[in-house]
Amino acid sequence: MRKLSNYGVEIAIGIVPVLIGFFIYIGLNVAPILMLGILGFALVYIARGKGKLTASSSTKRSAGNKSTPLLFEQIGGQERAKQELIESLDFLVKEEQIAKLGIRPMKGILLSGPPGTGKTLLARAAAHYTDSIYLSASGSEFVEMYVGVGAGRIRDLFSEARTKAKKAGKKSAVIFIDEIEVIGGKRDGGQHREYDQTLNQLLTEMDGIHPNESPRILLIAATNRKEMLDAALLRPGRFDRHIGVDLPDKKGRLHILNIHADNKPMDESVDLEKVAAESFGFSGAQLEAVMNEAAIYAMRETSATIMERHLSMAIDKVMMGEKTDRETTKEERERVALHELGHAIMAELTRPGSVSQVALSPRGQALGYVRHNPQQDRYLYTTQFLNGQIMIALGGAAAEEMFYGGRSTGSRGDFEQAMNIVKTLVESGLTEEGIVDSSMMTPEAWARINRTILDELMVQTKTMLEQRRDVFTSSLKTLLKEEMLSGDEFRKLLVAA
Ligand SMILES: Nc1ncnc2c1ncn2[C@@H]1O[C@H](COP(=O)(O)OP(=O)(O)OP(=O)(O)O)[C@@H](O)[C@H]1O
Ligand SMILES: [Zn+2]
Repeated sequence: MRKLSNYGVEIAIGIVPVLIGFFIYIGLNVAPILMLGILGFALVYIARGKGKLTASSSTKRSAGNKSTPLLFEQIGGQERAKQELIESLDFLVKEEQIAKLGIRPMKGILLSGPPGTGKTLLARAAAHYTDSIYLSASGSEFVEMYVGVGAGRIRDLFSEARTKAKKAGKKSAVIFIDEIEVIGGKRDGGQHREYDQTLNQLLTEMDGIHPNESPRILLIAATNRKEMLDAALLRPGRFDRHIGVDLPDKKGRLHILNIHADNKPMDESVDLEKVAAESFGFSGAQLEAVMNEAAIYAMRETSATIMERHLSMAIDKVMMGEKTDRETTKEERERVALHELGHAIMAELTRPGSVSQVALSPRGQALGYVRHNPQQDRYLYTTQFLNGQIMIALGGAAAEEMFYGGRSTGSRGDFEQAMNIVKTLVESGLTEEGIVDSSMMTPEAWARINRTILDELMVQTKTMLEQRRDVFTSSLKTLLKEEMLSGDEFRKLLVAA
């Protein structure tokens, strides 16, 4: 372990496995007695029915390093989100002015954005910035089999915040609720009664927050499914500040990489800017994982410093999963090779120069993959670009149809990806239907629109691939033998055919 930490690898000792081991041991030795005990306990539990439970049910609070103070400077990128959050918090501090102007005080801040983008970090920094105590919980902790328990836990959470802040002599408390959509999802006519009670309790607590009470409560919630939230939560006077927390752009990624490189022996030759360019689309959590994996690769090679190749292996691993040595048959390998070549050819045809590698080695869930050169960060997508992306995704299945007359389960992820792009097209009003309210669309309507668009692009994809049959034949041989084609090698074969 000391060796690991020299490389800056973070080590956590799992209390859970230790406990499990302990219980298995006990269970085997005193199983009969234990069974009786559990039975008795269960009877008492059932007899008490709903109502407040004891210590075991109290909401778990994050502990350990999660509760150490965190500064906004320690969060990479997210400049706009940080600024908006600080503005809101400053607002909180200027009590007098707010009272004078008769401004309705703010109660809740909603952070929304993809997983791992630093929403929790922002909430912790907010607590530190306002010199508040910090309590955190996750929406899923409030979901219980017994009616009323979730609501009780919400009540406990708020009263715990008040008592803890008083005890610590703080003027305010930040309550952070992650995955708020679990309790705050849209209410759909009595189906989820238990969730309803929990949500109602949360709304009641929010309505009970007063600007001049002491300690002051500030509620921060996070979600990556904002569209799922019940309107009651988003109403003025509830979560009325919405801050979007997006995936970091290149500058943000570099900042995050630098933060996580701080405690690691980086080789002088390493250019983190290049890593930032190659990790397009990565979240902060994934970038943190890249740095950690790179350190592990360095240790495996007993290298004193983390080198560029360790980082590039780490990017591959985080992007596509660990290399596996799954047994594959010759037929399977050939099929996968043709499938990947289908993707690669379409990629080169729609975005020349974009393929950086075609590989035939099992990795994570995939048996092969095409690696693309880093793209520029983009914020605007044209219809043409998105159609191209769909055709690249369809290229795998199209190739299988060409050579085998049918598809395989290997294209599942591809279709999912293609349908996600269709969704973007529809929501941006880029389809023939023009501007439609996609939130009102029935599953049947989605299926129809997916079929129309994908069928049409599939035909185009197949036509384009048919014209390059020769490329398949010439590349297949090398790919099966070498298991790898570099982007340049592949382009040579493409031009030659
Ligand atoms: N902007 C960032 N700067 C530095 N590190 C980051 C950043 N974003 C994420 N991380 C790293 O990823 C980890 C997870 O981030 P965090 O828990 O804040 O994400 P989240 O948005 O709350 O995710 P989720 O929605 O999954 O709860 C952090 O502990 C940190 O190591
Ligand atoms: Zn595929």
